[in-house]
Amino acid sequence: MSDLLTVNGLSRRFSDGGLFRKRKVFHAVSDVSFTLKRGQILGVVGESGCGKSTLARLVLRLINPSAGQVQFDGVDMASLSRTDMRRLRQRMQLVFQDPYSAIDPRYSIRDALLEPYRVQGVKPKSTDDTVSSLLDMVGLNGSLAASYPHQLSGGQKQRVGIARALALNPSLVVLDEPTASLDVSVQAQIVSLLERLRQELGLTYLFISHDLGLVRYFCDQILVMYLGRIVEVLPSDAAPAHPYTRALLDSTFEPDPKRRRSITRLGGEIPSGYDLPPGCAFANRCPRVTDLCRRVLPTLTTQGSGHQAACHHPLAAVPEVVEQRSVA
Ligand SMILES: Nc1ncnc2c1ncn2[C@@H]1O[C@H](COP(=O)(O)OP(=O)(O)OP(=O)(O)O)[C@@H](O)[C@H]1O
Repeated sequence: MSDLLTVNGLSRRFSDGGLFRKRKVFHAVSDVSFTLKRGQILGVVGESGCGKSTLARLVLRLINPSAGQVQFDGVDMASLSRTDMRRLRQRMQLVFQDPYSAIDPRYSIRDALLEPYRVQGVKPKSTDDTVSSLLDMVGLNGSLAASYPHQLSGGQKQRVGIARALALNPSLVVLDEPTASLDVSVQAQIVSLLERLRQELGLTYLFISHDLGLVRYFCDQILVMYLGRIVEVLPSDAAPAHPYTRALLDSTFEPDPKRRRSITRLGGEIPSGYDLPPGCAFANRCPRVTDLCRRVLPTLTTQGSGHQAACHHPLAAVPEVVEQRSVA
């Protein structure tokens, strides 16, 4: 499988303050590198505020990086003119978390599905056929074309959001928490729809989620982020080597709330992105912390095949059984 997306040393800082207040710099994404192979699903997981959405926006070039490169299909996106970038956007699409705000309430479903063509200046052969085949592709009845968003359920709206993202035949789809606002039963239907579409259309996904359990089930490879940095890269069936990933996993899978070792029970304050410590950012919450962790920033080191962790004291590998994904 060839590489579709290569991200190298990507960073994004946001500045605060200015004229009358001292300028402060917030490190939202720091030195992120990864490769996504064609046809694969790469999960990006971490707690709220760890930089997942900023990473998605950087990959799609919706915002510019402070440092680093993104190569899409061998092309450095920074080298593209505005026109070439617009053309490339057809090949990389975003599905939002909130299907309610992703579709303009004044548009009929038909108009919402035709919007990507209008924006890109592309004229489909037959608009009626295009709309009905897009609805069919995501398992919706063609009669919904005349409906308006408020007449659809959350799951139906997310299906429209997915159909719209696929309208221009992209290669890469960035899914930013696409099931987070849906009921659990609807979540499962959307995940199995995404899996079917990936297989049928040969899509590549960057799947962003705060839910490590879902990511382990759905993705091939996982990036775990903490305060803007990658702390672990692991195949979805591998046991975590980083204590943070372990804590995320424990908080996800324990069904009994009394026994759940919640991530919040780790204690310790999460450092601010304005003032990151010199060593490991997880140090003051980590059960394995030593003085070395507080002083020296750990770099990603190999733990096994396709597995790296940025930890001075990684956990020993214990084989785990993960339920394999299947298409319903
Ligand atoms: N334009 C901006 N200006 C200043 N800070 C920003 C900006 N955009 C994002 N941030 C900050 O960067 C950090 C990372 O935000 P981001 O939305 O990428 O996190 P996230 O992991 O996607 O969180 P969530 O799961 O809550 O969406 C947050 O602390 C956020 O406040």
